[in-house]
Amino acid sequence: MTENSKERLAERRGQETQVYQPAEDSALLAKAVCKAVRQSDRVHEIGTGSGWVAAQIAAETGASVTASDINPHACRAAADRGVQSIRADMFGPFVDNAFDAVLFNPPYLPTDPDEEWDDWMEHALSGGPDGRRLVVPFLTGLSRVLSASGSGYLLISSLTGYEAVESIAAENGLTVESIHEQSFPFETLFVLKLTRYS
Ligand SMILES: C[S@@+](CC[C@H](N)C(=O)[O-])C[C@H]1O[C@@H](n2cnc3c(N)ncnc32)[C@H](O)[C@@H]1O
Repeated sequence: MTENSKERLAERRGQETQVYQPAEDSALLAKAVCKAVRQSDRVHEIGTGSGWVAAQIAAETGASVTASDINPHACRAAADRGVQSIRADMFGPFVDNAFDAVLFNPPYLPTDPDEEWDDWMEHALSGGPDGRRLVVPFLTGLSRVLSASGSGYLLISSLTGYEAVESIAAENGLTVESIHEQSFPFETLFVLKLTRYS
């Protein structure tokens, strides 16, 4: 991990130990998905954290938005915001073709095993050594839970490896289109739209 990545990790972590609070990545994802979603869509956010993104999308689009997270404190925080939430590991409990849109702002910071912390913020921030610890299961499981015309929305960083993500998506029958991006001093953030090959 570079010095910049370490600084970024510490800055993101702040004093918070339980629930990831909305940051620039959350805002970018919310903005992009609000433009893409229709009122009639069944929308689900994986890894909802505070529930802020899900609540924004519900308020701005009028769509039905549900959420899940592996962290029970996050599920409580999202529920307190009025977002219907369940505790789940990725797509585990969801039936096939359940959603028209699925979004995820995954833990993506590349992190050496000896830099990780054993708490809920580690689940929120650490993407493992290559940053793709949760990106891979998202890309692998997405098609099953999407409706025929559905789309996935995945936030990634230049630190996550854009080309590697594209190639894992292609292996799973998904096309990738970057629908929003923003550059920061240490990274560029992208919101990817993922759709099945027709
Ligand atoms: C970077 S935070 C994003 C939080 C929120 N969506 C946002 O944008 O502000 C990543 C979230 O993914 C959750 N997460 C990590 N591993 C997960 C898993 N296996 N299944 C579901 N959620 C997971 C974390 O608990 C955390 O809340």
